[in-house]
Amino acid sequence: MNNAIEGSALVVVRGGREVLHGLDFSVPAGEVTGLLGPSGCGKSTLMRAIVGVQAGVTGTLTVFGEPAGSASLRSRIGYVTQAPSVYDDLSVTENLAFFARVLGVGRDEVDRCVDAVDLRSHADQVVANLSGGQRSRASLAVALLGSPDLLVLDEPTVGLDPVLREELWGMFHRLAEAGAAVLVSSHVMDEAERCDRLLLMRDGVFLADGTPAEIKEKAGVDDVEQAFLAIVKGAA
Ligand SMILES: Nc1ncnc2c1ncn2[C@@H]1O[C@H](COP(=O)(O)OP(=O)(O)OP(=O)(O)O)[C@@H](O)[C@H]1O
Repeated sequence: MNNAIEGSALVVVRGGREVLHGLDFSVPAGEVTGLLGPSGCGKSTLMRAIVGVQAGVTGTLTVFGEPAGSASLRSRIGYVTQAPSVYDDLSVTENLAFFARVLGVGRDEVDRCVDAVDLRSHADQVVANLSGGQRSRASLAVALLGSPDLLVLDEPTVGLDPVLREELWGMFHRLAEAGAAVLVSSHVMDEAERCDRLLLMRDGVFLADGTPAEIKEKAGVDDVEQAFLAIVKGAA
């Protein structure tokens, strides 16, 4: 399998405390990988390490064979944090045009990304006047500029209605089918079934790694939330 991300013995210390405890894992290209686990387990910290903005990282972490954070990776990674990362006083189109210039991608990308997140009817509205979900989608559109090879999306569907969530998951799969590696975090286990592969995390370690079907079968249950609970109990 063609891995986009490989980590081994990955440790992260934040504020003097070890929050990721020696992770060994990989994230393949061409699939949607779900990073699932309860609030505070370390999902955002791992994503920050992958995109190269986290201090206190030891062990090995490579993205497309380069050390995470390498300058050569910048244009290949789209990253969406939990906080919207667009300017409130610019319209959706103006935000995208600005980031397109920063990234050096063509103006035609602006229209493509506005359409990809279904914000065409709000394209000329300033971001301050958008709903929370629309603002999240504007941030997502920025991450899609230039069709990155790796998308790292930190809880991208929080606060979105079911129809939009469905549409966004459809888009994640289309991007993966086109060859991108898509890493999506969530603390909501009902998103698990939408992923090709799962990394289940708790307290800075991985409890399980595999397809939703494999994880359920191994735990002997028929939903991922039950599997998570069974694995936690088994490990206790
Ligand atoms: N700036 C910081 N300094 C010290 N510790 C931090 C810092 N940010 C987060 N932590 C700690 O690191 C651990 C992992 O946090 P992280 O944000 O990665 O979790 P998460 O799984 O993404 O949670 P959520 O789903 O709530 O976003 C938590 O115990 C948190 O308290």
